[in-house]
Amino acid sequence: MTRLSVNINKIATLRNSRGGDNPNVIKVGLDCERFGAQGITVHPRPDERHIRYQDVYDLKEVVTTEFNIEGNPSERKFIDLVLANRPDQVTLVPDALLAITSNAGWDTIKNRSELTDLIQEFKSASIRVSVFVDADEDMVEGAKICGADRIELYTEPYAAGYFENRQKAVLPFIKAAEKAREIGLGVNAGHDLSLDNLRFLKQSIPWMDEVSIGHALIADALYLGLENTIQMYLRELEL
Ligand SMILES: CC(=O)[C@@H](O)[C@H](O)COP(=O)(O)O
Ligand SMILES: NCC(=O)COP(=O)(O)O
Repeated sequence: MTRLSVNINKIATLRNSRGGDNPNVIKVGLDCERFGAQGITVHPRPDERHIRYQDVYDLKEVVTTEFNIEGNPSERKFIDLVLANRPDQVTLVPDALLAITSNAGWDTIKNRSELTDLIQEFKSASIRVSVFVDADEDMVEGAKICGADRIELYTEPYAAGYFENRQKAVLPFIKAAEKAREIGLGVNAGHDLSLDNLRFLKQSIPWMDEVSIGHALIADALYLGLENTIQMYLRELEL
């Protein structure tokens, strides 16, 4: 079974644009769960332009499905936030400060020493650790050497190549996911997944543990409604 974790960053972006509390991030998170989401993902950034640190504390109190906190552990305040909240999973993402969104996976070979220490620290607190990587078998092996439990495949290149040649676009992802399975790593995937490209990814890598989806799902919900949209994404994950 591949779980659907809904990334609610975009709800926070909308709320922050007016400075009030509409839409309410906590209510939307709970509604996502009520509508069938099997997890909630948040990706706080140091400038708190989307999810705020306080949102993470508030969500931790109420989320009953899998809680996944993503982010760059380069700042101690992110590490402390995760340790204070003890989510089910932390996903380490090497996002640059000024980047609009995440745009690459880790070089798990160059950053081996730093990642190994961090992963150890999170695992000592019983938090599962997933490492965001490009679809590159060497990076997958590197994640294993660092002690990760899972990888999250950065699927933007798959999504970008999907309409031109989906077989070609998915091939490196199948190879990376096969490598992960062979060496005992769980497989998550995320970034730019949508109702267009999700089913084919699932058919190509049926052993995926989890997909985290935000941007397209929230955009679809504007037209289709949140409950209906979540149900539609869940159906794409059924083989
Ligand atoms: C790791 C990843 O690909 C997502 O977390 C992405 O960064 C979504 O975050 P935003 O919606 O804030 O861009
Ligand atoms: N880890 C990926 C994620 O949480 C959502 O990415 P996107 O669907 O907003 O591109």
